[in-house]
This record gives sequence, C-alpha cells and structure tokens, in this order.
Amino acid sequence: MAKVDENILSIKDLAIGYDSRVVAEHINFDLKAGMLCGIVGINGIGKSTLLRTLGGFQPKISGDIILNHKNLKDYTASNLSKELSVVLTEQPASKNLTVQELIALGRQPYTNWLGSLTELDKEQIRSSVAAFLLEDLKHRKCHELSDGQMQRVLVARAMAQDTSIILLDEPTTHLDLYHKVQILKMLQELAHNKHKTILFTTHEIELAIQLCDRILILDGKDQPFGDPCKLIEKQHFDRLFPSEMVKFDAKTGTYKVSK
Ligand SMILES: Nc1ncnc2c1ncn2[C@@H]1O[C@H](COP(=O)(O)OP(=O)(O)OP(=O)(O)O)[C@@H](O)[C@H]1O
Repeated sequence: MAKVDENILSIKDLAIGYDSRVVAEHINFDLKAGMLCGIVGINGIGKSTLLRTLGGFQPKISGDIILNHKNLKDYTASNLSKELSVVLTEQPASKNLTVQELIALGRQPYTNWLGSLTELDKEQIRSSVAAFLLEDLKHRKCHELSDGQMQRVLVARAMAQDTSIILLDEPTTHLDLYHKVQILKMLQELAHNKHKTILFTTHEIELAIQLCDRILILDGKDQPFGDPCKLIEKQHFDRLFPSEMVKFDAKTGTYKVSK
C-alpha cells in the first residue's frame, strides 16, 4: 500500500483535446491515497475528455500524467489495469451477465489465461458484493437492474479490480437524490477506508462540495483545484455560471436561481 502522504496521481500542465484541437489546458493537480475528487464544469468544457485521457483511452496533447511515480505512457495495458480502473456510464455489452459475473470480470487483470479464480479473487468479489449491498441481486442479469443498482454493480466491479486509482464518468447520472447520495457516500467510504484515489466527473456540484476531499473546476482558464471550502472562499463556484441565471450562496454551498 502507498504511504499516506505520497501522491498517487500527479497532473502537470496537462492539455487535452482531439488531434491538435485543445479542449482544456493548464490542468495541474495532485491526489494522495484515500482522496475522493470531483471534476466539475459546464457542459462541453472537457470533463469526459479529461477522464478518458487520464484512463489512457485517448492521447493527451501535452503535459504529464504520473501514476504512482511512473508516467502513464510508460505503462503496458496489462500493468495499467492493475493500477487504474475506469467506470464509464454506458456499458451495454456486458448487460447479459449476472451481477456476480460482471463483478468477477474486475479480477481479469489477475487471472491466468483460463480465467480461473483463486481464493483471493473470490474473496475480493465477495467483499465488493457486500460493500455495495448487492447480496440479494448477485444472481440477477444486469439488464434486469435499475440504473441505481447497475451503477452500484459497476463501482463494485472497479472495487474488485483493486486498483489504487478509480476513475468514473458521471456515476450519478439518471439517479434520484437518494441514490446519488448513496453512490457518492459509497465512493467516499471506498476512498477513505480502502485508501483508493477516486476521481469522478459530475454535475452535482452541491453534493461534491459536501462529500469530496478535493474538487477540480474546469473553467476554461485556470482550472482551479483544491479543498471545496477553500474554493468557496476564493469564490470559484460564483464564476462557474452566468450570475444573471444562478448565484452561488457561499453560506449554504448551494446555487439559487437569480430573481
Ligand atoms: N470524439 C470527439 N471528437 C472531437 N471532439 C469531441 C469528441 N468528444 C467530445 N468532443 C468535444 O470536446 C469538447 C469537450 O467534450 P466533453 O464531452 O469532454 O465535455 P464534458 O465537460 O464532459 O461535457 P458534458 O458535461 O456535456 O458531458 C466538446 O466541445 C465536445 O464537442
């Protein structure tokens, strides 16, 4: 396990985008083990592009992505899958599997070519099923689940993969308030209790302020990053949306419709 004060993820002057078209640049932040970090920003600002770039699904334009002291570009696919897991919103190909089978796929980086599971693999699957309250659902097909249940299964699979970093693209989309809070609290527990470094994109700024240890704001300029309270003090949330539409209330950490 990494030492508590070590940076697990270090992003240095990163520019992201498509071919030579820069979507966002000057992205800088460090995350340690056990930190939950939300990535927020308006539609189309580059949140998913950043997540895909960090996950190695698309090339960066410039800058450095350092995972556990090693540059992302120096990882083989197989080694990367032991350091980093990615939960994307739409994964229709796997929906015909049962909940338990899908979670077991998280162990793929560790199994031999026959895919046989060791006792350690089985234990990791059992504890992921338990942590995400999936005991009663484990023999159901994934296509029979609600969005909230499916989201829990996808995060449980990432937990079974047992990587130091977990990236999630909008894990609360389509969920009601209760289930948004439920999944975010489960992610917080996973970060704090199992010392995972977890980054997720979200439009739930108010929940992210309450639950995250760090927030990265993609604002198209300086991309502020830090403790949510410090970001509030520095008025970064006030500038996120045009104030004639919504105003940020620093006392409550919420947005109010401008009258
Ligand atoms: N495959 C692609 N090729 C070229 N441009 C793309 C591609 N995918 C996204 N973009 C563009 O990159 C920019 C950032 O998109 P991205 O999906 O990262 O934003 P986002 O912040 O996640 O948005 P949202 O909140 O709406 O999900 C947008 O201008 C988008 O049109």
